[in-house]
Amino acid sequence: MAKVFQMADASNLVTELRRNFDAGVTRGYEWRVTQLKKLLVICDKREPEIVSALHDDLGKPELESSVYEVALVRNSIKLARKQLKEWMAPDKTSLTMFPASAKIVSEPLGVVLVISAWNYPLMLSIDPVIGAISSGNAVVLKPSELAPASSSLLAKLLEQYLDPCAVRVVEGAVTETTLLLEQKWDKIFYTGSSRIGRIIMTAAAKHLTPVSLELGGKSPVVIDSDTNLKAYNIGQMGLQQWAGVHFSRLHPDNKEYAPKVIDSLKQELEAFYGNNPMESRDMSRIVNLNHFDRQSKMLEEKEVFDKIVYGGQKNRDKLKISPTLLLDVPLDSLIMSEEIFGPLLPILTLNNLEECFDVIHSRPKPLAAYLFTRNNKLKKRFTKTVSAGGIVVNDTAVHFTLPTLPFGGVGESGIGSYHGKFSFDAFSHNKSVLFKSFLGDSAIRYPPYSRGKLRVLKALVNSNLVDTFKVLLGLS
Ligand SMILES: NC(=O)c1ccc[n+]([C@@H]2O[C@H](COP(=O)([O-])OP(=O)(O)OC[C@H]3O[C@@H](n4cnc5c(N)ncnc54)[C@H](O)[C@@H]3O)[C@@H](O)[C@H]2O)c1
Repeated sequence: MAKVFQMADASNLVTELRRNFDAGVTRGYEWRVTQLKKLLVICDKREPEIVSALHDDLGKPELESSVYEVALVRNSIKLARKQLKEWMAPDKTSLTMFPASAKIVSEPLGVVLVISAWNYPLMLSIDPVIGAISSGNAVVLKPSELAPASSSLLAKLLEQYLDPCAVRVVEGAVTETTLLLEQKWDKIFYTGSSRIGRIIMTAAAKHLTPVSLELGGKSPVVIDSDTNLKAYNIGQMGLQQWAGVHFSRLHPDNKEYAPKVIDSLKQELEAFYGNNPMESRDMSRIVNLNHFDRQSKMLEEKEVFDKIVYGGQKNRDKLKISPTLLLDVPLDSLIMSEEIFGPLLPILTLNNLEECFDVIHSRPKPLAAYLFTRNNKLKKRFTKTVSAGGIVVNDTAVHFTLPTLPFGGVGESGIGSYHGKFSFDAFSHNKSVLFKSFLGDSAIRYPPYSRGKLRVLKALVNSNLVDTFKVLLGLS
């Protein structure tokens, strides 16, 4: 029987990692690169096991696991390896302050905790770990217990390949996470729901620990009637991901447009999963009974059930819900007020853009907002008016794959961001360092103060910083 993880285990773990961090184990370039290389070996050599674990947990098709989990993680590791020297190099801001010089040094925060979610169990765990290692931290990963096969595989692989002095995995659920949260960390990086995000932030506040919170919520999609529906169909990543709330903006004179959007979505879903999506091997299942029942409840709600225009089949034993489209459900229904995180797509018919903005603004700021249109003015207005973690026009979710873009939420959808260099920054402190020689100093900045000193200093401060420094350093 596995040993029960207790308070002493959590405390000893952090003490041990802190000792190793303080001894400098993780700070050097070589250690960081070695760990990154080992992560790459995991991706290259153990992909079949990863794909199999993701299938056990979520019924995830091989293509989705190989591309959206393993390949994306592999790219993140490669980028970090390639850029690491550059990221680590101090930013030498100014030599003009001779005989003082200054630079910004990126220093690791220390011992950090990464808590991840179940829907992309590999990527949401390893991507932040790449950032933590690249910045030279010791790290503990707590994967989601709702994806148990992936969690135990991550524990096994990280133990086998990475340096146990500084990289550890703790498996478990609320009890284990709560024990971990009692400890003093130098950063907590959390991916999950906004509800638990509040618990994480409260625990972090006790030690004044900084947090990154990658949270959820409802992400709106606005479909303008001036849209190439064919192109819209190509961008159905949103449907495949089963997340979000979708609004359509319909031209007032074109009431025909809603059925067109729905027909086009139906066609595309049938092309994806055939006539019997419940039997399709390309469709993941719902993660567990709780989530199945939660989504069933949304569908069965009064005034929602009869709004189903496509799909709606369910199989509780197999944890499958078929892709389901709903038209014009009430705004105060469960499906429109809670995060869905499943294959249900409510579509609202709205009369104009103002109404779209009103609905979006009446809700917490989303992780992402999407717009489908050919209209350039509308694109500009949307990107300017809508506050969201990220915006994609004429596609969904692809901003996640671009390491040059920070990925994260705003308001209730999250705090902080990551990916590429932003992951390195998320786990680093920008330390200002100023070196001064003993050459020269000016009595003007010291007491006893006088009107003369005040006049000169004011003039200098109002003029230019470099001259001010020169005077203060006794150089002019
Ligand atoms: N912003 C993003 O990048 C992103 C990505 C994926 C998922 N999400 C969000 O994550 C959520 C789905 O994932 P989930 O169901 O795993 O989220 P969750 O919040 O239930 O769980 C996430 C993690 O928190 C831990 N946890 C759960 N209850 C806890 C408690 N009481 N105290 C301490 N820790 C606790 C879990 O063990 C798990 O590791 C959705 O809201 C989704 O939008 C966000």
